[in-house]
Amino acid sequence: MKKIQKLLQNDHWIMPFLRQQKSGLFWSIFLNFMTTFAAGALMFVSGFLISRSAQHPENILIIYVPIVLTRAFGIARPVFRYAQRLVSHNWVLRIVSKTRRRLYESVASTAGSIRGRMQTGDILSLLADDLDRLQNLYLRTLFPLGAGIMLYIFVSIGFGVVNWQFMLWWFFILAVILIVIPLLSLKWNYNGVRRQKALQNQLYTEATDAILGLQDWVLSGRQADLVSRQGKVMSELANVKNKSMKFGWWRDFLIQMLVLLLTITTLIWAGNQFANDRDLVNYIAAFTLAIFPLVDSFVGVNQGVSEASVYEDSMTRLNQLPAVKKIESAPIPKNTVVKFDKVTFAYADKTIIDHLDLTITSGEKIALLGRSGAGKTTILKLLAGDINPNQGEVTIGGQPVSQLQPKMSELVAVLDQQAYLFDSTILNNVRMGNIHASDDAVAEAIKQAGLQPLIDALPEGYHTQMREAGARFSGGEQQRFALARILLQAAPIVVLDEPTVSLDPKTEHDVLTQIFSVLQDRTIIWVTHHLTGIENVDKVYFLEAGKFVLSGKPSLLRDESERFKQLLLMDQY
Ligand SMILES: Nc1ncnc2c1ncn2[C@@H]1O[C@H](COP(=O)(O)OP(=O)(O)OP(=O)(O)O)[C@@H](O)[C@H]1O
Repeated sequence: MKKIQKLLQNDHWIMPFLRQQKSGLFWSIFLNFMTTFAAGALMFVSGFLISRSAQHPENILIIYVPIVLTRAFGIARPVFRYAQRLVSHNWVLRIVSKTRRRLYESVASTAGSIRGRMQTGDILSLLADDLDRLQNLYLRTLFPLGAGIMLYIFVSIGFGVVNWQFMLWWFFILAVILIVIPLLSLKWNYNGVRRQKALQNQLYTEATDAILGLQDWVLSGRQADLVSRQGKVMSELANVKNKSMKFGWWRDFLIQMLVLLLTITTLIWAGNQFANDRDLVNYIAAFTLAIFPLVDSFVGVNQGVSEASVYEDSMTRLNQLPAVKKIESAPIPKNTVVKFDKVTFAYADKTIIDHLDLTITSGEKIALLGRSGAGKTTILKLLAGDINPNQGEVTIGGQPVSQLQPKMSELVAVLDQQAYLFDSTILNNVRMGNIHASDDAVAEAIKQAGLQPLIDALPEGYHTQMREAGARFSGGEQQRFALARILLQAAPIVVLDEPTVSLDPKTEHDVLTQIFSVLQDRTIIWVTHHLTGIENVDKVYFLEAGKFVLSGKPSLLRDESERFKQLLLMDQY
């Protein structure tokens, strides 16, 4: 409980919105209270009316007031309920939309760093479940608890006016329903609910893994293993849920028994209290019937409280998310000179880039070489501003890349090993490079990427569906579609991250030639292990131990550098 209190104090997700929307909160709780009050009063007055009518009153006017009150409370209850629904839904939807937007902004703006700390399954769980759970903490647990306690005090005082001993009894039973059982169910259900959440997260992670690696499972003939792995987690999850449900049934059964006890004792008490008086006897049914709507409003609190450990987990995770980075966006620079100025970058204590200097002029084409793990991708991430140098600075046109981040897609386009193509038409897929491009502009980009013969051979031409992940086309064709996207994107700097690695030598050569010919007026930074097509670049940089140990024009290096000659020789095997 202390943990939850501490979490609520440190919650910077929902609390700030609650403070902003105080009046909605007040009206929501007040109308909740009034709905239950009207329901209780309706039963109370109806009980009295039925009893009094059974005494055959001599004149209708004698029961006129209870009749009017029954009508009034009968109308008031649905009216209050409707108003409460309107106010609370309006209030909840506002909070949901604001917090959800903030969550997406937080995940998007810090995607690079989040990916380092969380698995995809965790992120999915965060996006899919955590915010809903946090709303539930407030809506299903804390607010009903607040309204319930208000009602509890109100009713107890009401009884106290008639009989203080019976008030204590009511106080005791309701305290058991509203405080003792929720606390016990929190304690007993704590581990089960936590386990349920952990398994749900595991399921997300494993499902992500299974989908991303589906081809490898199938190729290795281990589909059955995949299904049984998922099946194990699912059946454990089902077991845990089952136990939790059974626990809930027993808990609700206990509460119903307590309500029964309360009803019987109220009946006996009211019988003793009022039976001897012809007028007061009518209150026996009134008090007894009024119990049901009141107790109904308390019962839901238990379910909410018993899930508090899930809320705790979701809340911790949400509050640990980095704050949304508000970046002052610098204007797009006129020139696009890329400069790494004595840049050092380390993952934990492992230095990857060490006081690196690099200048790439506008329109220059360079190749970054180096062994696997040398830090080539790290250089690209530093360029895109996804990670920040520990020392030194990366600039484009003199502006630090951290300030250019919101406009990065206007400056830098990326063609990597496997561009993602969506299950939509060719036109739609290529238009992703620039959603404002006309059909003619898209067709021109497709033509420049060397795809016209392919399109002409397709019965549906530009409107051919690509199927999931572009499965309709070969690897080389997919890369050409991605190239067409980049042509539309019109960013002055293009990063090529081994775009031809999975292609056969002939296709690799053709695609590279196409790329360098259509992107001749743009800056190209090409990360590669292969030296095929290396003559297309102006300068080669070889990265080792965080520094460039070799750099220069490929034609010169071919003559002068023994190391480069060795690399060329190795590449032929
Ligand atoms: N998020 C990370 N946390 C810790 N270490 C990392 C992280 N990302 C990369 N590294 C390490 O940094 C080093 C450089 O990685 P990088 O991906 O830049 O290499 P690379 O030259 O692009 O390799 P490859 O050619 O195999 O793609 C590697 O040793 C890698 O293990």
